[in-house]
Formats: sequence, structure tokens, C-alpha cells
Amino acid sequence: MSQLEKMEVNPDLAMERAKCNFNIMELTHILDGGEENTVRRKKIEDIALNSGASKDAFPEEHMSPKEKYENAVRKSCIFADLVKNDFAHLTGLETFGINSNVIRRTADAFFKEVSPFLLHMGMFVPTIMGQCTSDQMSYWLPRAMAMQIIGTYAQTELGHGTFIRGLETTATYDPETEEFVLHSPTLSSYKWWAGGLGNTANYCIVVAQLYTKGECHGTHPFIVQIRDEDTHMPLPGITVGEIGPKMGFNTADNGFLGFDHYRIPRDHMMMKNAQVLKDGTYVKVARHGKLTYGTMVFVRVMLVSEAAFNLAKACTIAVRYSAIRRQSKPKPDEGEPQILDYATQQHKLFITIATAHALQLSSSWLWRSFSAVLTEMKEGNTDKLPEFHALSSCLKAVSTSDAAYLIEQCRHACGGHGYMISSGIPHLYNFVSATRTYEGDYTVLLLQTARFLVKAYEQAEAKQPLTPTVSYLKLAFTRKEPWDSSPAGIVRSFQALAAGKVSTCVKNMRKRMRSGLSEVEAWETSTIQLVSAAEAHCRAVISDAYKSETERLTANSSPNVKIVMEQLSTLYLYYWALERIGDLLLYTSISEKDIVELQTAYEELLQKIRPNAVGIVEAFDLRDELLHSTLGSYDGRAYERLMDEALRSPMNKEPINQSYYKYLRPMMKANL
Ligand SMILES: CCCCCCCC/C=C\CCCCCCCCCCCC(=O)SCCNC(=O)CCNC(=O)[C@H](O)C(C)(C)COP(=O)(O)OP(=O)(O)OC[C@H]1O[C@@H](n2cnc3c(N)ncnc32)[C@H](O)[C@@H]1OP(=O)(O)O
Ligand SMILES: Cc1cc2nc3c(=O)[nH]c(=O)nc-3n(C[C@H](O)[C@H](O)[C@H](O)COP(=O)(O)OP(=O)(O)OC[C@H]3O[C@@H](n4cnc5c(N)ncnc54)[C@H](O)[C@@H]3O)c2cc1C
Repeated sequence: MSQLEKMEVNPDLAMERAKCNFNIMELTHILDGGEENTVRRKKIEDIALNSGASKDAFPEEHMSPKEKYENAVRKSCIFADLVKNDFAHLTGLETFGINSNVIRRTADAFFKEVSPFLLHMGMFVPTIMGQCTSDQMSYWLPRAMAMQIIGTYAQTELGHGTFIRGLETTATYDPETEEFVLHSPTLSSYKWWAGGLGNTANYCIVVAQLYTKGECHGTHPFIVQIRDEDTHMPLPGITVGEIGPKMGFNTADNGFLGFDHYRIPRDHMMMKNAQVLKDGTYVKVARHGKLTYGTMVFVRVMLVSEAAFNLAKACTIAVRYSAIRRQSKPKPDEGEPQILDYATQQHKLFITIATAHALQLSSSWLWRSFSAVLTEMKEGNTDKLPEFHALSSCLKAVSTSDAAYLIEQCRHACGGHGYMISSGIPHLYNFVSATRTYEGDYTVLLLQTARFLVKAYEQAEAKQPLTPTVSYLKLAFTRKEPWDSSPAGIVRSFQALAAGKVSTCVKNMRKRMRSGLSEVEAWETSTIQLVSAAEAHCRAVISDAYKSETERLTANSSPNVKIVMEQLSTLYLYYWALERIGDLLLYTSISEKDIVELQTAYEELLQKIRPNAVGIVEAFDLRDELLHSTLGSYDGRAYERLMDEALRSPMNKEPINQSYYKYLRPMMKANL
């Protein structure tokens, strides 16, 4: 038995648990969306994690890139089998993986980085569901679900990721053979980045410019076989490989792909939204031109829950560690305090917890809106798509950006030990910082939201009706918002601030156009302010959703759980009001006295949250297997775990490394 298995819980952590004054499990149920969800999640975690299949005999950090990948494939196959045979019925979905936070969450115990199947589950299958006709779906979906084929999503090229209309891969229809000919005309047209493409996938969705009868109809998705189903050899006309080491995602075999006049059958074009008939006639089916971008919108919604989940992991690690770490001696007569007692540490960490709640609740709210929009779209009504695109774009941008910033803050909060891979935080940061870029870069997505806001502002100006998430824009045409420090008052101030910023942008653009700039130039020169306005809009949306979801979810909860949730949602509002003081001074009547009072109220709130901090993070109910952390484990034995990990390092397997004889000894002897 290792020394660790004999260890008891760290006494500081035991003391924190003893003083928690609310029912932790009740909060867990709320965060899980109900007690029955918690029960089902725990069952799934027990099946998957108690088997020990998620564990590595040898630490992954010490494997070569190739070994890491092979180990991730091995575990992906075990995990896929578990999902299919042991708990697919418990997720309530015939399909596995899709929209299932539980499966997503459980998978993290198996992969410190990511599974090479992530894109299969996260984009290949959803694109089949969203872009195929029912005939196509009944052919492809069962094969993909049963993992008879493994797919990925190859849209981005070396030369273009953001600007989809600029993609260069061509799919030219040949009516003679009823085939599309896929071709990569330039180096910059090579597909680049798709997860699982390097070595794992034998199929992929390729987004290419469709040509038929000599005319280009823009980008469309195609299902393309790239490797032999038996030998796995790349097929003739296909050049495929892996793109090399990255900051994170190193077990995802992100790949490149080129086509040399490669032929696929006509019906491998995904034909739900547009079709090419046998004779080459192009038929547009969808009522909205951007429905082929549907998978990206779906994944953007998913990424808001991803941000919340990874933030929950980071703050669980950092808060537990801050409870067991003692440092400095501010009072000479007393011992060293737990670092969690420092106000500055609370300032770093409690906003992280509050943001995890804010994003999780906003994400549930966003999923509900998404389901409603999907239902309407199935009935042929796409009226809500522009608003939903604007909403999902800004929420994806702001949630992933906030999560990356706050995970880094958690690393700072763990001092030097947070820099260790074994703390778990570097992996979280590397993963989440990529989510700020992929599926639409932060700035680019906020500018999409800004386009919608500017149009909505013009509607407000013309006294036309506004859609719900922007109805506050009418505040831009009223007097300065009076400052009110209640939660509802702060949400209103954030709305007034966003409305004021949108109004300033529009006025600046108009002024620039009057001075001779074209509309495009006026937009371009205003983009810094437009990004800021879209961020302010998103902050107002999150604050509003967080506040109202907290009220809804605590309507019948026990008093102490209600207090804890309200404290956190108020903390979120105070924190962002203090961060945006300059803007509030411009767009509300906030005074110097109000600001001083707000700062005091914020600091008092940190103290109120402090006694329950460990209990609050433990309500995320993250098992040690999911955290992969020496610093954040349930027993709080961080030092023993750090030492245990150090001793597992291959660098400590021999008392003298051979480089001593080869290099160090000759050098030192020569210098005698
Ligand atoms: C068994 C083991 C398995 C273990 C696994 C565990 C289980 C896994 C389960 C689930 C996991 C879930 C997690 C998922 C993670 C997935 C990982 C993903 C990895 C990364 C993948 C990628 O990155 S794929 C590539 C994504 N690329 C992008 O996002 C590109 C961004 N660019 C764009 O979106 C667009 O080009 C643009 C928005 C920037 C502009 O588009 P375009 O130039 O075409 O349009 P216009 O500027 O002309 O605009 C015209 C008009 O249309 C509006 N519009 C644009 N986009 C949309 C849209 N999507 N919807 C609606 N409307 C849109 C635009 O605003 C304009 O409107 P106007 O009214 O004219 O203003
Ligand atoms: C880990 C990871 C996994 C990925 N997986 C996949 C995958 O599976 N499949 C796939 O198809 N793709 C994938 N991608 C690609 C990803 O979707 C793109 O990298 C992303 O959309 C950003 O596009 P880009 O690289 O072209 O960035 P660029 O657009 O070149 O961005 C560079 C900079 O230019 C700025 N910029 C660009 N356009 C504008 C503009 N109009 N206005 C203002 N600023 C602008 C951006 O804000 C950014 O600061 C992945 C990427 C990563 C990092």
C-alpha cells in the first residue's frame, strides 16, 4: 500500500468541512438540474471510474507524444465500450455523447488532455444529425453511433479559419459519373487542425466550395472517406497527416488533409439544406442561408458549459489547496494563517466560483433557448436565428475568455505548485485557452454580436419592436440610468451601459461616414468600441440570466442554500460593477460615495462567503479521478501527493543519469 492510501484527511480541510453551514448535496442537486440527475450521474461515474479503467499505470506526462496518443486511443475504445454497453441507457439518450454533460464529464477521468474521438462525438455526429436528409441520416448515423466508422470535421484550412467564404477546397460536380471531385488547388487550401484527422479518423466532413454547371454556390459540407475501412491506409488521392505538438490537445491528433482530384459519390454531399440533382442542377432547400453553419452554433452553445465545468475544476483545486496551505505570519503571536484567509486570495478565488455558477446557469438557460429555436426551425421558422446566433456567439466568446483568465488566476492562487503539471491547472488552462480561439475566435464572434446590436439599435431608434435579449436598448434613448446598488439595479445599470456603448458606436460610425468614410471603413475603424459594446451586452445578459436563474432555482430551497447562491450571484454583480467603474461613471449616475460603498460591500461579501468556500466548491461534486490534481484532492494531502508524483518521475529511476558520464564529468574534469 502506498503511503498515500494510509493518509487521513488533512485537518485544515476537515475543519473547513465541519464549519460549512449549508447542505452541500442540496446545492449539488441544483447545479445538476435536479436530484434525479445527480443520482444518475453518480451511477454513471461509479460504473466508469470504479472499474479503474481510467487509470494509467505510467504517468501520462512522462510518455512520448506517440505513446500519449496511443494510450488515449486505447482508453477511448474502453470508454466508448462502456458508454455503449454499460451506461447509454442511463443517459436517457439512445445516442451517446451528444448534449450529454454527464458523459462529457465522466470522459475527463480518462483523458488529462482530450480523446481523439472528441471531434467524432462533438462535431461529426452532430453534423450528420443537422445537415443530412433523413435518408442520408439513416445510413450514416447508425454507423457513426456504433463506432463502425470514426469521423471528424475538416473545415479550417492553412490559409483560412475565420473567413469561411474564403475557403479554397473545391467540390466540382461531374454529371457524367454523378460524382463530386474534391481538390486542393494550393498549399493554403490544405485542411488543417481537424481533431482526430491525423491518425484516427477514416471519414470526415469536409467543407468545400461547391461548383456545378460552371457556377460556384459557396461552401457546403460533404462526407468523405479518407482511409480504407479495413487496412486504414489513406485512399489514393488523399494526403493526410498530423500537424505536430501544440500547447494542449496533444492527444487529439489534429491533422492536415489534401485532395488530388478525389472523387466521392453525389449523395455524399450533405443535402438537408441544399442539393445537387443528378443533372447538376443546384437546389437551395433551407430558408436561411446560414443553416449550414448549424454545427458551429451547436458547439458554441456546448462550449459555454465546457467553460463552466473547467472553471469548476480549477476553483475546486485552488480553494482546497488554499485551505491547506499556510504561509506568512501577519500576527506575530499567532501561527501562519491558511492562505484562504487573505482577502486578496478570496478576491482571486470567489469570483472564479461565482463565474462557474454564472456560466453553468447561463448555459442551462441558453440550452433551453436553443431547444426552442430548433423546434421553430424544424417547423420552417428561422426568424429567431439571427438573435440566437448573436447570443451564442457572445456567450461562447465571453465564457471561454473569462474561464481562461480565471483558470490562470487559480494557478496564481496556488503559487509555485500551481505551475506543476500534476496540479491539474496547466492542462485546464491549455484546454480552455484553445476554446477561446476555435469554433470562432473571440474578437470575430463579438463582432458578429455587434452587427446584430447595431441593427437592433436602429430598430429601437425607429421605435420598432425589439427581440427579448436586446429590448433594453431602448434605455439608450432615456435619461442617464440612476444608480441603484440592489442586484436588480446593477443588472439594469449593466444594460444601460451596454445600450450607451452601442449608441456611442453608432454615433461614431455615422460621424465617420459624414466625414467621408465608406460604411465598411466606418465599421472597421469602430471595431475596438464595437467589441467592447458586444462584451458589455454579453455581461448584461449573463448577469440577468444568473440573477433570475438563481431566484428561480432557490425559490423552494433551504434558507442557507439560498443565501449561499445569492451571495455568489451578488458577488458576480459587485465584481463586474467594480471592474467597469469607468463605464458606469459614463452611463449611469453612480457617484464617488456609491463606489466607496460598493467596494466595502464587495469586501464584506468575501468575508461572508469565506466560511463556506470549501463546501461551495465541493458541491460541484468532482471526484479525484476527474480533477487529476495533486493539490486539489479530497484528502488535501497535497505535499504527500507532490512528493509521490516526483518519485514516479523516470528522472528519479537511476541515481546517476548517463549524461553525467557523457557530458558533465568530462566537462568538469577538463575544467579542473
Ligand atoms: C468515446 C470517447 C469520446 C470521448 C468524448 C467525450 C464526449 C464528447 C461529447 C461532447 C463534447 C462536446 C464538446 C465539443 C467540443 C468540440 C471540439 C471542437 C474543436 C474545434 C472545432 C472547430 O474549430 S471547427 C471550425 C470552426 N470555425 C469557425 O467557427 C469559423 C468562424 N467563422 C464564422 O463562423 C463565420 O465565417 C463568420 C461568423 C465569421 C462570418 O461568416 P460569413 O463571412 O460567411 O458571413 P457574413 O459575414 O457574410 O455574414 C452574413 C450574415 O450571416 C450571419 N451569420 C454568420 N454566421 C451565422 C450563423 N452561424 N448563424 C446565423 N447567422 C450567421 C452574419 O451575422 C451576417 O448577418 P447579417 O444580418 O448580414 O449581418
Ligand atoms: C485546438 C484547436 C482545435 C481545432 N480543431 C478544429 C477542427 O476540428 N476542425 C476545424 O475545421 N478547425 C479546427 N480548429 C481551427 C479553428 O476553428 C480556427 O483556428 C479558428 O476558427 C480561428 O481561425 P483562424 O485560425 O483562421 O484565425 P485568424 O482568423 O487568422 O485569427 C488571427 C487573428 O486575426 C483576427 N481576425 C481575423 N479576422 C478578423 C476580422 N474580420 N476582424 C477582426 N479581427 C480578425 C482574430 O481576432 C485573431 O486575433 C481548431 C483550432 C484549435 C486551436
